[in-house]
Amino acid sequence: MADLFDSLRPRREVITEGVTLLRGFADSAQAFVLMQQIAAEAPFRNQRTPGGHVIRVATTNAGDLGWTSGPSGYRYRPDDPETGQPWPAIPDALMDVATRAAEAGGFDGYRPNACLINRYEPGLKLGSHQDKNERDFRWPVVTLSLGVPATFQLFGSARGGTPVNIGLEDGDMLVMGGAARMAYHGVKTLKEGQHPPTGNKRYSLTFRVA
Ligand SMILES: O=C(O)CCC(=O)C(=O)O
Ligand SMILES: [Fe+2]
Repeated sequence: MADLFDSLRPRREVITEGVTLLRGFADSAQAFVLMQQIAAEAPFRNQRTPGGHVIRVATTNAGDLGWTSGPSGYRYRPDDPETGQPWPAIPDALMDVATRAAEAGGFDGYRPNACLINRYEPGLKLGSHQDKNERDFRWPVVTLSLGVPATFQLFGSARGGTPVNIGLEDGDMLVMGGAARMAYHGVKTLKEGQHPPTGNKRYSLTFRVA
């Protein structure tokens, strides 16, 4: 439920150098429909880490390249290993909102070629990590959040320590680039919640130049 202070929170907030939060920037209802179309072609799946552990946050991809994980490591590939088909294209409306978000975060001319989609269920989290499988770190990673709110943790140059906690809600976008491009980050355990279109789940669409 929206609280009294929502109207006092800035819609665009620079969290730290290179990190900009854009509250309610995306049309989340439209993004959810487009995401479901992607998932109809390339279903969510639980990948395994290179060490063989199941990654409980389910994933799929859109774009020329998709992020995959398995015995041979982490890599971007043009085809879905489950189907052998190319990943679905990034829909125009999502490409457009990613480009506009990057611009609002200070990065003009952003044309991501990969969109990793994560699906979180209650009790699932994403441990602290760096996004470092991309080829050009001059471009930011741009995230669109859908559904149940979550706490994004921005650590910095070390995996641990005291993070900056950023609340991400339905339709919020986060731009992470520049000085923060290689910052360690994660997502805290998703709490039980209900968001009518997504039920008890949270989705994140992370756009990358891979
Ligand atoms: O779910 C999020 O907001 C962050 C996802 C993320 O860091 C990743 O997929 O690399
Ligand atoms: Fe990440």
